Amino acid sequence: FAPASHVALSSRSKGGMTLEMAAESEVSFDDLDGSALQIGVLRTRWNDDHVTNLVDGIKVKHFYFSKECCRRTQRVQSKRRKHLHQRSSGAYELPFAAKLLALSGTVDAIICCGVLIKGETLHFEYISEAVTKGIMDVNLSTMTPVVYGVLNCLNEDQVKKRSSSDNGGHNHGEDWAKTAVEMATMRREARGGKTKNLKELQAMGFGSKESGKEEEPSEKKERIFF
Ligand SMILES: Nc1c(NC[C@H](O)[C@H](O)[C@H](O)CO)[nH]c(=O)[nH]c1=O
Ligand SMILES: CC(=O)[C@@H](O)COP(=O)(O)O
Repeated sequence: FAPASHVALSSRSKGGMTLEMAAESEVSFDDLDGSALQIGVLRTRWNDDHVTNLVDGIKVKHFYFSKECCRRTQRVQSKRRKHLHQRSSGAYELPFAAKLLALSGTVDAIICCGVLIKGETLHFEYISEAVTKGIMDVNLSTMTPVVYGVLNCLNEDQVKKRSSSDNGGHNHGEDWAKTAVEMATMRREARGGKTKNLKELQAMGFGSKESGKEEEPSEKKERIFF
Protein backbone atom coordinates (compact mmCIF):
# COMPACT_ATOMS: atom_id res chain seq x y z
CA PHE A 1 0.00 0.00 0.00
CA ALA A 2 0.97 3.61 -0.43
CA PRO A 3 2.08 5.76 2.50
CA ALA A 4 -0.54 8.23 3.67
CA SER A 5 1.22 11.21 2.14
CA HIS A 6 0.92 9.64 -1.35
CA VAL A 7 -2.80 9.01 -1.20
CA ALA A 8 -5.46 11.58 -2.03
CA LEU A 9 -7.10 12.96 1.07
CA SER A 10 -10.53 11.73 0.03
CA SER A 11 -9.54 8.05 -0.21
CA ARG A 12 -9.07 7.48 3.48
CA SER A 13 -10.10 3.85 3.81
CA LYS A 14 -8.43 2.32 0.75
CA GLY A 15 -6.32 -0.75 1.32
CA GLY A 16 -7.39 -1.14 4.95
CA MET A 17 -4.95 1.50 6.10
CA THR A 18 -5.75 4.50 8.21
CA LEU A 19 -5.09 7.79 6.55
CA GLU A 20 -4.86 11.07 8.34
CA MET A 21 -8.21 12.45 7.25
CA ALA A 22 -10.71 12.95 4.47
CA ALA A 23 -11.16 16.59 3.56
CA GLU A 24 -14.23 16.08 1.43
CA SER A 25 -17.55 14.72 2.52
CA GLU A 26 -17.70 11.03 1.72
CA VAL A 27 -21.44 10.86 1.39
CA SER A 28 -23.76 12.50 -1.09
CA PHE A 29 -27.30 13.65 -0.43
CA ASP A 30 -30.27 14.30 -2.71
CA ASP A 31 -31.64 17.83 -2.88
CA LEU A 32 -33.16 18.50 0.51
CA ASP A 33 -35.77 20.95 1.71
CA GLY A 34 -35.65 21.61 5.42
CA SER A 35 -37.84 24.69 5.34
CA ALA A 36 -40.83 23.15 7.11
CA LEU A 37 -38.81 21.23 9.69
CA GLN A 38 -37.80 21.94 13.25
CA ILE A 39 -34.32 20.63 13.95
CA GLY A 40 -33.11 20.70 17.57
CA VAL A 41 -29.40 21.13 18.13
CA LEU A 42 -28.00 19.89 21.45
CA ARG A 43 -24.37 20.77 22.06
CA THR A 44 -21.85 20.32 24.83
CA ARG A 45 -19.82 22.92 26.70
CA TRP A 46 -16.82 20.60 26.81
CA ASN A 47 -14.34 21.48 24.04
CA ASP A 48 -16.40 24.59 23.47
CA ASP A 49 -14.52 26.14 20.52
CA HIS A 50 -14.49 22.96 18.45
CA VAL A 51 -18.14 22.26 19.17
CA THR A 52 -19.01 25.84 18.22
CA ASN A 53 -17.30 25.28 14.85
CA LEU A 54 -19.33 22.12 14.33
CA VAL A 55 -22.56 23.91 15.23
CA ASP A 56 -21.64 26.66 12.75
CA GLY A 57 -21.27 23.92 10.11
CA ILE A 58 -24.68 22.56 11.05
CA LYS A 59 -26.26 26.00 10.69
CA VAL A 60 -24.65 26.66 7.32
CA LYS A 61 -26.14 23.53 5.82
CA HIS A 62 -29.38 23.73 7.74
CA PHE A 63 -30.13 27.13 6.25
CA TYR A 64 -28.61 26.79 2.81
CA PHE A 65 -31.55 25.35 0.92
CA SER A 66 -32.99 28.61 -0.36
CA LYS A 67 -33.13 32.25 0.64
CA GLU A 68 -36.81 31.99 1.43
CA CYS A 69 -36.17 28.96 3.59
CA CYS A 70 -33.36 30.83 5.26
CA ARG A 71 -35.61 33.74 6.21
CA ARG A 72 -38.41 31.49 7.41
CA THR A 73 -36.15 29.27 9.46
CA GLN A 74 -34.54 32.22 11.15
CA ARG A 75 -37.96 33.56 12.08
CA VAL A 76 -38.95 30.26 13.57
CA GLN A 77 -35.61 30.04 15.29
CA SER A 78 -36.00 33.33 17.11
CA LYS A 79 -39.55 32.40 18.18
CA ARG A 80 -38.49 29.00 19.41
CA ARG A 81 -34.90 29.69 20.31
CA LYS A 82 -35.02 27.34 23.28
CA HIS A 83 -36.15 24.45 21.12
CA LEU A 84 -33.41 24.82 18.63
CA HIS A 85 -30.28 25.19 20.66
CA GLN A 86 -29.55 23.77 24.11
CA ARG A 87 -26.26 23.12 25.85
CA SER A 88 -25.33 20.17 28.04
CA SER A 89 -22.20 19.92 30.08
CA GLY A 90 -20.50 16.94 28.45
CA ALA A 91 -21.13 14.34 25.78
CA TYR A 92 -22.28 11.89 28.43
CA GLU A 93 -25.31 14.12 29.13
CA LEU A 94 -26.39 14.30 25.47
CA PRO A 95 -28.64 11.19 25.34
CA PHE A 96 -30.65 12.32 28.37
CA ALA A 97 -31.12 15.83 26.98
CA ALA A 98 -32.02 14.32 23.60
CA LYS A 99 -34.67 12.10 25.15
CA LEU A 100 -36.25 15.06 26.94
CA LEU A 101 -36.32 17.06 23.72
CA ALA A 102 -37.65 14.13 21.67
CA LEU A 103 -40.48 13.50 24.13
CA SER A 104 -41.43 17.18 24.14
CA GLY A 105 -42.75 16.57 20.61
CA THR A 106 -41.47 19.94 19.42
CA VAL A 107 -38.85 18.84 16.89
CA ASP A 108 -38.67 16.66 13.79
CA ALA A 109 -35.07 15.63 14.39
CA ILE A 110 -32.25 16.29 16.81
CA ILE A 111 -28.53 16.68 16.29
CA CYS A 112 -26.35 15.81 19.30
CA CYS A 113 -23.10 17.64 18.90
CA GLY A 114 -19.97 17.10 21.00
CA VAL A 115 -16.27 16.33 20.95
CA LEU A 116 -14.55 13.64 23.02
CA ILE A 117 -10.77 13.73 23.18
CA LYS A 118 -8.77 10.84 24.61
CA GLY A 119 -6.96 11.56 27.86
CA GLU A 120 -4.72 9.30 29.95
CA THR A 121 -7.30 6.91 31.34
CA LEU A 122 -10.08 4.67 30.02
CA HIS A 123 -12.62 7.46 30.57
CA PHE A 124 -12.72 8.21 26.83
CA GLU A 125 -13.54 4.63 25.85
CA TYR A 126 -16.34 4.31 28.40
CA ILE A 127 -17.91 7.68 27.62
CA SER A 128 -17.67 7.17 23.85
CA GLU A 129 -19.38 3.81 24.01
CA ALA A 130 -22.09 4.97 26.40
CA VAL A 131 -22.90 8.06 24.34
CA THR A 132 -22.98 6.10 21.09
CA LYS A 133 -25.37 3.54 22.52
CA GLY A 134 -27.38 6.19 24.37
CA ILE A 135 -28.02 8.17 21.22
CA MET A 136 -29.13 5.07 19.31
CA ASP A 137 -31.46 4.17 22.19
CA VAL A 138 -33.13 7.58 21.98
CA ASN A 139 -33.58 7.19 18.22
CA LEU A 140 -35.43 3.91 18.58
CA SER A 141 -37.25 4.43 21.86
CA THR A 142 -38.73 7.80 20.85
CA MET A 143 -38.98 7.28 17.07
CA THR A 144 -37.25 10.63 16.64
CA PRO A 145 -34.18 10.80 14.43
CA VAL A 146 -31.20 11.74 16.60
CA VAL A 147 -28.05 12.40 14.60
CA TYR A 148 -24.76 11.23 16.06
CA GLY A 149 -22.77 14.44 15.86
CA VAL A 150 -20.04 13.39 18.26
CA LEU A 151 -16.38 13.29 17.28
CA ASN A 152 -14.28 10.72 19.15
CA CYS A 153 -10.68 11.76 18.60
CA LEU A 154 -7.26 10.78 19.86
CA ASN A 155 -5.94 14.34 19.76
CA GLU A 156 -6.92 17.91 18.99
CA ASP A 157 -5.41 17.83 15.53
CA GLN A 158 -7.89 15.13 14.52
CA VAL A 159 -10.70 17.29 15.87
CA LYS A 160 -9.61 20.37 13.91
CA LYS A 161 -9.59 18.46 10.63
CA ARG A 162 -13.14 17.30 11.20
CA SER A 163 -14.69 20.45 12.65
CA SER A 164 -13.42 23.14 10.29
CA SER A 165 -12.80 23.58 6.59
CA ASP A 166 -9.59 25.50 7.34
CA ASN A 167 -6.35 23.92 6.11
CA GLY A 168 -8.13 21.40 3.90
CA GLY A 169 -10.34 20.01 6.65
CA HIS A 170 -14.03 19.17 6.40
CA ASN A 171 -16.63 20.37 8.88
CA HIS A 172 -18.73 17.29 9.62
CA GLY A 173 -21.51 19.49 10.99
CA GLU A 174 -22.53 20.15 7.40
CA ASP A 175 -23.25 16.46 6.78
CA TRP A 176 -25.00 16.07 10.12
CA ALA A 177 -27.45 18.86 9.19
CA LYS A 178 -28.27 17.14 5.91
CA THR A 179 -28.69 13.81 7.67
CA ALA A 180 -31.13 15.40 10.13
CA VAL A 181 -33.22 16.89 7.33
CA GLU A 182 -33.19 13.61 5.40
CA MET A 183 -34.30 11.55 8.39
CA ALA A 184 -36.89 14.08 9.56
CA THR A 185 -38.38 14.10 6.07
CA MET A 186 -38.43 10.29 6.06
CA ARG A 187 -40.29 10.28 9.38
CA ARG A 188 -42.84 12.86 8.25
CA GLU A 189 -43.51 10.92 5.06
CA ALA A 190 -43.95 7.68 6.99
CA ARG A 191 -46.53 9.41 9.18
CA GLY A 192 -48.47 10.92 6.31
CA GLY A 193 -47.10 14.41 6.94
CA LYS A 194 -47.77 14.54 10.68
CA THR A 195 -45.19 15.50 13.29
CA LYS A 196 -46.64 13.33 16.05
CA ASN A 197 -48.20 9.88 16.06
CA LEU A 198 -50.56 9.17 18.93
CA LYS A 199 -49.99 5.42 18.89
CA GLU A 200 -46.27 5.88 19.19
CA LEU A 201 -46.70 8.31 22.08
CA GLN A 202 -49.04 5.90 23.86
CA ALA A 203 -46.57 3.07 23.41
CA MET A 204 -44.03 5.26 25.20
CA GLY A 205 -46.49 6.03 28.00
CA PHE A 206 -47.47 9.50 26.73
CA GLY A 207 -50.73 10.87 25.34
CA SER A 208 -54.30 9.98 26.23
CA LYS A 209 -56.13 6.93 24.89
CA GLU A 210 -59.50 8.67 25.33
CA SER A 211 -58.83 11.57 23.02
CA GLY A 212 -58.52 9.29 19.96
CA LYS A 213 -57.07 12.22 18.03
CA GLU A 214 -53.54 12.85 16.93
CA GLU A 215 -52.04 15.70 18.84
CA GLU A 216 -50.09 18.45 17.16
CA PRO A 217 -47.64 20.47 19.29
CA SER A 218 -49.21 23.55 20.82
CA GLU A 219 -47.19 26.73 21.08
CA LYS A 220 -49.43 27.96 23.91
CA LYS A 221 -48.67 25.12 26.31
CA GLU A 222 -46.25 26.04 29.07
CA ARG A 223 -43.14 23.92 28.72
CA ILE A 224 -40.35 23.57 31.17
CA PHE A 225 -36.86 23.58 29.62
CA PHE A 226 -37.89 22.64 26.06
N1 LIG B 1 -13.64 14.57 28.66
C1 LIG B 1 -14.72 14.95 27.97
C2 LIG B 1 -15.98 14.94 28.58
N2 LIG B 1 -16.12 14.53 29.86
C3 LIG B 1 -17.26 14.83 30.66
C4 LIG B 1 -18.39 13.82 30.51
O1 LIG B 1 -18.99 13.90 29.24
C5 LIG B 1 -19.47 14.06 31.54
O2 LIG B 1 -19.92 15.38 31.44
C6 LIG B 1 -19.01 13.82 32.97
O3 LIG B 1 -18.46 12.53 33.10
C7 LIG B 1 -20.20 13.97 33.95
O4 LIG B 1 -21.22 13.03 33.66
N3 LIG B 1 -17.06 15.33 27.88
C8 LIG B 1 -16.94 15.73 26.58
O5 LIG B 1 -17.95 16.09 25.94
N4 LIG B 1 -15.72 15.73 25.98
C9 LIG B 1 -14.60 15.34 26.64
O6 LIG B 1 -13.50 15.34 26.03
C1 LIG C 1 -12.51 11.91 27.10
C2 LIG C 1 -12.19 12.25 28.49
O1 LIG C 1 -13.05 12.35 29.26
C3 LIG C 1 -10.78 12.51 28.82
O2 LIG C 1 -10.45 13.83 28.46
C4 LIG C 1 -10.53 12.28 30.29
O3 LIG C 1 -9.19 12.41 30.54
P1 LIG C 1 -8.40 11.38 31.48
O4 LIG C 1 -8.59 10.01 30.88
O5 LIG C 1 -6.97 11.84 31.39
O6 LIG C 1 -8.97 11.51 32.85
